[in-house]
This record gives sequence, structure tokens and C-alpha cells, in this order.
Amino acid sequence: MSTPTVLDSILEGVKADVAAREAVVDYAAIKAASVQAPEPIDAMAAFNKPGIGVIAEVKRASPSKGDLATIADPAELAAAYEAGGARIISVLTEQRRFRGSLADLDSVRAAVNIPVLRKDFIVGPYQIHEARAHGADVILLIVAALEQNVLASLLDRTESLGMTALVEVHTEEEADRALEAGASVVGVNARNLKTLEVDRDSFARIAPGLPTRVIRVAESGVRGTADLLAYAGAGADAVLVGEGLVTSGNPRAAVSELVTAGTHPSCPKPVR
Ligand SMILES: O=P(O)(O)OC[C@@H](O)[C@@H](O)c1c[nH]c2ccccc12
Repeated sequence: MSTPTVLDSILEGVKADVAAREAVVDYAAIKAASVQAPEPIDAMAAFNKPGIGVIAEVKRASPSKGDLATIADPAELAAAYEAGGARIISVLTEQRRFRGSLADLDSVRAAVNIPVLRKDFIVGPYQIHEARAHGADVILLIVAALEQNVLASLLDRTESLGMTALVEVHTEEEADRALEAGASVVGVNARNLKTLEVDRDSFARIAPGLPTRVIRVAESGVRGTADLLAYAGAGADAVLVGEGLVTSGNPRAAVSELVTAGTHPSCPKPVR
């Protein structure tokens, strides 16, 4: 057997944490809660607005950098992102490496009126019902973490609950798998989750091969407007930004600067 990757070790912790939560709230209960939750917000409408969308992330820590910022109040941060013009708020809920939680998701959901993305390492249907029960409108599905049949069934379940899946890839092969599973929104993560290395060119390599009906999201490594414009030039509909915003000191202004650049007439337009 090959040595475990960072992703393998994260997934192992996530599976243990899911099992612990399921011992408290069982599958039938979380499923019931997910269908009783208030209706999801239509994230496809948010993705389809003109200009480059900014998905702003509530991110406390990362495996590569450790603690990024002290986020005393995730609701306040999310409200600042919304006021700055973010189109969607992403909330990291993985606890061991990213120091996130479902409590953070709850706080953010209560604070904003735009779609909320639950960002975690989804391994099975329990977490999808859980995301919906906690008010998520969008969830992340990471192709590298899932067998093809599981990916396809989790995507179906997400959509049958009225949510949108952001299907994350890092290679052309993974992009093919995302399309094969029926993804409508594909995110190219510049960071390889197996090695944690960042390759900002991965988006430009992969995005042109996606059919025009697919929404393209560039994830990770956006430090400012120059990176946003580069991703826009390579065909991005939206960028997902975490570290650059939580470390900015003024999240509302930082989002607003990106949104302004992404809606300026000189900004390259999405391909559709
Ligand atoms: O902090 P950054 O470099 O702006 O990246 C944000 C986001 O792309 C990153 O948090 C991310 C993308 N895909 C993930 C999957 C799991 C955990 C985290 C991620």
C-alpha cells in the first residue's frame, strides 16, 4: 500500500467525527430534519448573475498554514462579506484541520440572506442531510475523495434536496469524472489536497475543456484583484476566497474590491 496522503488522513478523521455525531442524532432523525428545514435558496441563480462571483469563505485554519485568523464571530464576518457584495458564503465545517463546526454554519446561516455553502469532506449521505438540516444551500463534493458511483449518488441526493453541488477537481481526469457524474458546477482547486501544493495554472488547464453549460469556479490562492482577473481571463464564473479575506483586516472592503474588479467592464467575461 502507498503512504497515506494528507487527504487520506483528513478523511479518516472526518469519518470518525461523522460516526460520533450519528451516534447522537441518527440517520432517520437527520433525514427528517433535512426535509423539515426552510427551503434552500437557489444558488444557480446566484452563480448566473453577471460579473465574476465572489464566494467568500469563513476559514479559521488550514492544514498548510495552521491558524489563519481569530474569528470571534463568524456571523459578523459573514455579514461583512455579504455587505461587501459576496454572492455566496462558504463555511468550513471540518473540525480537526480547519477548526470549523456546524455551529459556525448555524451562525452564518442566521446572519445572511444569500446562499451558504457547507465546505467539508463529504463522505456519505449523512453529511448531506446534515448540511441541509443546518440551512446549507450548496455543498462541496470532492472528486478525489469519492468513488465514482458514490459521487454520482451524492450529487443526486444533493439535488433532490434542492441544493446545488460544487464538484471539486484538481486534474483533467477528475474533471471528466465530475462531468460523468452530472455536475453543473465544477470547482478547480488550485491546491492539490494530496500534497497541499498550490498550482494556480490548474484552472487555466482544465476550465477550457468543460462544456459551456457548466459553471466554472476557481478555488484557492486568490490574494487580490490580479488573481481574480487572471482567473476571469481563463474563463472563471466565480472565485472562492478564504485566506486572503480572513487575513485582510477589513473583510467587507476586501470582498468589495474583488467584486468591483469582477464586475468592471474591462473584466473578461465568463464563456457563456
Ligand atoms: O484560502 P484560499 O487559498 O483562498 O482557499 C479557499 C478555498 O478554495 C479552500 O479553503 C478550499 C478549496 N477546496 C477545499 C476543500 C477542502 C477544504 C478547503 C478547501
